[in-house]
Amino acid sequence: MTTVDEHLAAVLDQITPVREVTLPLAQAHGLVLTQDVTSPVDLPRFANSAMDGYAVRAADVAGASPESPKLVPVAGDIPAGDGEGHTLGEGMTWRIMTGAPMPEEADAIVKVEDTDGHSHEVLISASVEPGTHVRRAGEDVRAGERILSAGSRIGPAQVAVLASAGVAEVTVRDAVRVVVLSTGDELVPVGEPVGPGQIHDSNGPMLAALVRAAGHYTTHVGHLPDDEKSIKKELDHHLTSADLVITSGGVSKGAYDAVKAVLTGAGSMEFTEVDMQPGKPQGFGLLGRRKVPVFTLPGNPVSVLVSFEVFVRPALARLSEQRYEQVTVPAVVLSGWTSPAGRQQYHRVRLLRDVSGAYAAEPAGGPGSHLVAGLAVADGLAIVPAEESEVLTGSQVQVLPLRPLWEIEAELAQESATDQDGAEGAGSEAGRPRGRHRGAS
Ligand SMILES: Nc1nc2c(c(=O)[nH]1)N[C@H]1C(S)=C(S)[C@@H](COP(=O)(O)OP(=O)(O)OC[C@H]3O[C@@H](n4cnc5c(N)ncnc54)[C@H](O)[C@@H]3O)O[C@H]1N2
Ligand code: MOO
Repeated sequence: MTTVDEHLAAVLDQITPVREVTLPLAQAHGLVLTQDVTSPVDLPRFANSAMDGYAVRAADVAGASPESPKLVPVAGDIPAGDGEGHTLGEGMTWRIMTGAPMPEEADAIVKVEDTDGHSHEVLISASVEPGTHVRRAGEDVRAGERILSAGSRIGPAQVAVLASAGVAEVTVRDAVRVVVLSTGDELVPVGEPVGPGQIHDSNGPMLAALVRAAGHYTTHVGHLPDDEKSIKKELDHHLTSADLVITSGGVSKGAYDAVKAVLTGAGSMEFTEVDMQPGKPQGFGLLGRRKVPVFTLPGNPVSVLVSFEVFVRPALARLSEQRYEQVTVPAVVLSGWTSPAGRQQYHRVRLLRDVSGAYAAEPAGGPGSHLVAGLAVADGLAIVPAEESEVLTGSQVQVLPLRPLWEIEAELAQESATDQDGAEGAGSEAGRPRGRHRGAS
């Protein structure tokens, strides 16, 4: 048997990042830069006003105050986008808007609140230091300066700096093109009627959603029959264009586990029993001329989700050169459970709050790998080390969140508020955890 860490290391060892591409900025969101980017221009590009107000020479309004305001003639208006290139005459002012270019010779802005706002002759009732409310050219970035380093992931703020600098194209690690294939003759696509003994394919849509949520895209979500010749043909076809293939089902010990039969001995494929629960039967290898990484995940839906979180997500990160580190949160166990000896368990849990405000965890549904309803209400996977066979009530576990923490937090806050409202009228139960108690009463 192989440990989870050993299997993950063996997978990641074989993965190299996908191709570099140059893309329009609008298509690069979420991808990782493969080259440093320098700004071709100063940012701000030109000195401009930080306030709606009046551009002045600070010396001209020295001593101005509400008690002794200065009356200054206004040369005109400078709106944002004005490209005329104005100059400020001595003893004059220009009415100016936020973002508009500073007129030559002006060195400060008096904001409109410190004036009577007049458009021809303005009463200025405050003095200003040179530089007040002026955004200097290049104060943010100098032309030629690096604005982003290779390896940075392009999020919204990175899009903003690139767009500001006029960088219309960037060279990045391309998005990963994923093919998802469900196997098994019992499967019918959702939307089509199921016959006796048949079930709807849920792994395919779930894997497609997982891939999309991780920032990549599926180029094909389909089905492989339990027939070796068809599997081979279909796989060969996808290996010509996919960057990653994920199959589910057909890798255990069944007489019809055809995926395993076809792929045993192909490329660098290895079928392994990993010391984990669920997710024990795993296959991985590089296939075809393009050495495409292929995951063959076990068919049970919960096993698929756990395998994705533990092996596929880190592999997708490596393919796209994104940084990834598994992050868990500690939680106190509200009601304990058992764990199979010698296997690292990933137990579906809901997160609640205990009385001290820390996270608490309670099992979400039973342990069977086919139980999708419990999976759908789970907030995370409690990771129980292989050497532990029992998780005691009151002990601490590490939980891998399955949803963003901010979403879980928002739900807990909302439920806690609802509880407090209810508690005022009905009287609160002593010792009950605060926040969420789904299914507890
Ligand atoms: N004799 C043994 N039997 C099994 C063992 C074992 O060690 N010895 N391991 C069990 C474990 S653990 C798992 S996990 C499964 C893995 O089996 P396969 O990968 O071969 O998957 P299948 O047999 O094709 O399917 C398992 C289960 O999942 C359902 N399934 C499959 N694909 C989908 C799908 N796309 N959508 C929804 N449900 C799906 C399928 O109908 C089966 O019920 O093997 C155990 N057996
Ligand atoms: O290992 Mo299987 O994946 O328990 O359900």
